[in-house]
Amino acid sequence: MNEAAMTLEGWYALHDFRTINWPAWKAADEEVRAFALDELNAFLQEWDAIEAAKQGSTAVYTIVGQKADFVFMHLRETLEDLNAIENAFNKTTFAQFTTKAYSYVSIVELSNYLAGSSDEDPMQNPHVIARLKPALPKSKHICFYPMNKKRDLSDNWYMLSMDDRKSMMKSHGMIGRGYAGKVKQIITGSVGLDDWEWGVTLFSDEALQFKKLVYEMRFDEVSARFGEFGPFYVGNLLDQASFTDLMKV
Ligand code: VOV
Repeated sequence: MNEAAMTLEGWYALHDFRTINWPAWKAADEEVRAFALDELNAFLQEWDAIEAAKQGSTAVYTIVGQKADFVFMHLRETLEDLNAIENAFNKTTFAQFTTKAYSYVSIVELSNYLAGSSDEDPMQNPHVIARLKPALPKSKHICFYPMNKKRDLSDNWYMLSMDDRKSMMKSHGMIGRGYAGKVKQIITGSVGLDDWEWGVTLFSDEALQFKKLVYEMRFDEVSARFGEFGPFYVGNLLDQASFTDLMKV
């Protein structure tokens, strides 16, 4: 019997990781660099305006370590919107000084594991809509990683009964609740969209809380038995001023 959890979907998500070509940037004429930064700032302003109009949301962070130098995380209504943003950005002079490091395509997802029984249409509930189409937090730090739930013969998440999955997700949710006010999670589903099953994006003003939360969850059955994890990306908030500062040669 098909016991797929019911999912609700909101905005599509694109995590666009880039590396800065520092030798090319430093070798460029000052006017070219100034023009490129103006273009970047124009995009940042445009994305702010889209967020203010509640038509999407964008978060911009540096990435610490060598996997990338920064990430644009965009949430938009359609895949076409996301495609248009990346193509418009790729055509800028600023983008000529970056290389693509990694990307992830997914969609904001909520499941019904912990939902109570009610006849209400969740898509009419403003709290649900606010979670499906969120303004991304502008916390000091971001942590992103993709993950799967195991499909091994002995440990296959997709062959468990709904009741078993519900009880494990309850325990997962309880651990998460212990981080209320410290870590905000945005879970994006990516089955059929990208190489892993979910993108996990965490936001916090204290980077250490990422370690505390992820470590604690490792002892919880749903992560301990079924979690498979991709690469972790962690970084610091960027705005127009700090991005301009970062690009100073
Ligand atoms: C800030 C902490 C936090 C909190 C409060 C929280 C709560 C919840 C709830 C209540 C629910 C279920 C209902 C829904 O909302 O969909 C989920 C769902 C999910 N989670 Fe979660 N999660 C957190 C945090 C959190 C983390 C850190 C991870 C990564 C796991 C780890 O080991 O590294 C994670 C993963 C997920 C996933 C992949 C799903 C979807 C699973 C599926 O099979 O569908 N999550 N999560």
